[in-house]
Amino acid sequence: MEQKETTTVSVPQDLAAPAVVIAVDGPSGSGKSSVSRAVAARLGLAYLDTGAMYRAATVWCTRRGTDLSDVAAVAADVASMPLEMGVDPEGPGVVLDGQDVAEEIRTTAVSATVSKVATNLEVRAELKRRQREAIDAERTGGFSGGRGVLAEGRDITTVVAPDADVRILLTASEEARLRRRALDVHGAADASAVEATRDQVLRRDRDDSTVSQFEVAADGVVTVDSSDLDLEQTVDAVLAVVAKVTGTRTAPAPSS
Ligand SMILES: Nc1ncnc2c1ncn2[C@@H]1O[C@H](COP(=O)(O)OP(=O)(O)OP(=O)(O)O)[C@@H](O)[C@H]1O
Ligand SMILES: Nc1ccn([C@H]2C[C@H](O)[C@@H](COP(=O)(O)O)O2)c(=O)n1
Repeated sequence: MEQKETTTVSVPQDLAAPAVVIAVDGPSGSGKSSVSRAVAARLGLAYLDTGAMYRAATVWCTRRGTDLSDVAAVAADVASMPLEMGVDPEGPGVVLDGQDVAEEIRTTAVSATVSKVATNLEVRAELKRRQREAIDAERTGGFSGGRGVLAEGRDITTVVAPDADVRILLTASEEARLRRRALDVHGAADASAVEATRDQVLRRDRDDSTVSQFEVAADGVVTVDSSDLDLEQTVDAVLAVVAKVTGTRTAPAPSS
């Protein structure tokens, strides 16, 4: 009797698994960007920095000479903003009208004015639409090849992706956040450097929290407090939450 040849194809668990979506929110200086980039890189996920989109919108409106308090004019500018967001966690580019603005969006001038744009409800609706589109692209392909995406900001766990597989609120004490930002901006964390950072951290959070809820975890959102952790410990704490919720779906990405 003729023997039939059979071939067994083994598919690695992490490739066979459905895409994972991780949402991270938190106040300024809590470590969202640094921690999220590291976590996304470790898991082979795309990384979406939604704060960078609000910052790019601020640069766009400012370049066009638009008064940032003119709600309708700002909304019209943002509706036609030619923005391409890179989602590689090792180097997420921000390209505005064909020009790399990754550095420009981090200037003190942008940090000082971005809340005017971020509290514009029409702008929020437009950027939410673009953010959902970017997340959906990663569910089936995109940069991650369908592994998934980590998106971070202020309203990702509650508004943009309330259906995310993992939802985390990353917090840190006011003191820790001021110290971190002072070190970033002034290279020191003495009293005067901390004082000079208050506007960028506390006033901005106060303004931003009028339109988003990122100070207290919503139902089903896990809080990770990084006040007494260093960066690597915080990355590990977030990875532990992700592993607990998703199990083998988020095995580390194969190293290249
Ligand atoms: N757990 C930590 N311990 C010490 N420093 C940290 C920790 N997490 C982040 N940092 C540092 O704090 C600074 C601010 O972090 P990061 O920019 O990631 O915060 P953020 O929450 O994204 O802030 P923002 O919303 O204002 O952009 C960075 O220099 C980062 O390296
Ligand atoms: N989902 C988001 C992301 C950001 N913002 C606002 C809050 C900040 O003032 C600004 C820049 O964010 P950062 O780069 O500092 O994280 O954008 C928001 O309202 N919603």
